[in-house]
Amino acid sequence: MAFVNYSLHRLTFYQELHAHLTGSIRRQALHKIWFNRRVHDAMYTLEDPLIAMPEGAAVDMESFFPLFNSYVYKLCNTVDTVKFCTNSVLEEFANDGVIYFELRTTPRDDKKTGMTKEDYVEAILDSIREFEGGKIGQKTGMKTKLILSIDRRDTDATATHVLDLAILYKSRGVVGLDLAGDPLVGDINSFRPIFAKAKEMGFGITLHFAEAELTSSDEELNILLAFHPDRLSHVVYTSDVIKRLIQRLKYTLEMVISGNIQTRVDPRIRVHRDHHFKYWYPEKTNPIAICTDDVGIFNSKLSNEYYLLFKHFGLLKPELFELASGICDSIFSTKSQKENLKQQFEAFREKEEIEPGKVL
Ligand SMILES: CNc1ncnc2c1ncn2[C@@H]1O[C@H](COP(=O)(O)O)[C@@H](O)[C@H]1O
Repeated sequence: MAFVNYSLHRLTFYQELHAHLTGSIRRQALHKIWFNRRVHDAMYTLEDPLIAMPEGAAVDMESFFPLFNSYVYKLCNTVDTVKFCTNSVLEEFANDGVIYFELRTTPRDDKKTGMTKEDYVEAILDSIREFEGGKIGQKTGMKTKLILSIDRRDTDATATHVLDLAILYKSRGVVGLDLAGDPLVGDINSFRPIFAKAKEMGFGITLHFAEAELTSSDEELNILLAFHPDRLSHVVYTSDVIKRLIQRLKYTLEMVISGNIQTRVDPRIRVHRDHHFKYWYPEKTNPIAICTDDVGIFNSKLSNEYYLLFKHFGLLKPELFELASGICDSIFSTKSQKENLKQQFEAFREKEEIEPGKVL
């Protein structure tokens, strides 16, 4: 095994701002649910996730999105399974060194089991509360907030319901609204008033942005920018005009390195070094949040994503530190939470003797 000098790149802690709950569930956790069902029902026909979704199997933008509807949602479709999966995801991120976590998910119901969207969101919020009070939560101190996703294929009524749920559960830790889903699907035009209202209500706005070439014309991207986002994710297909706008408005960019490569989001990105991080990072115009997106599928933890920046882009610890600590003001949580995170990073900087402002 190659020698890896962790002291060159390993930070003690991280902030994860872009992780989809269902995409973050490990196959092993899904397998446990499947096994339990199989034990109680010999006629249970759904295939074992370890076989249906083998680790390392190629997944592209066409095969990625159907995975959820046609498979994972059928396994994770009761309050108990949602809680079990949420807990397993929280454990993994906390154990990886994440101290602040914004988890996102699309509210979902299941007619067969009777789970409502309210049940679903409550199950996740209950799991977060229980996790924070439990052993690993106490030991690691990880704080978790929830972002609700509107799927691009949603009807206006469904999307409005997502906002209603966000408002209903705001006091319990819902901090933002996201636009996600297959970038080739749906008409986003009509969502504008929903995001406008969310903004008015004090929610943070994050949008999947320029993830597919076909839906990344300047016209479409300008519609999305009119939603007044705070953060943009992926940001793959941007013209110079849009890029300059993004730089001027200083949106935080949620960048996904492994996921973009594995889904072959852009034929120009074949290996890590091709990733558009290389264009955005040196300009230092926008805060960049390094994110995992769907660790259950892409199998690359947040600490590993930082390691990849070290390995493929030559970023050393002070630069990685500047990236990780540079997004404290980009979180959707309170001012005091931001201050708390800044203090933790500052303490780390002192302990590690990283010179302030050395890299920027
Ligand atoms: C690869 N890049 C991506 N681009 C866009 N949307 C994505 C995504 N990865 C995941 N999702 C969105 O998250 C849902 C699964 O988690 P939740 O059920 O919401 O927890 C997917 O159905 C998709 O809508």
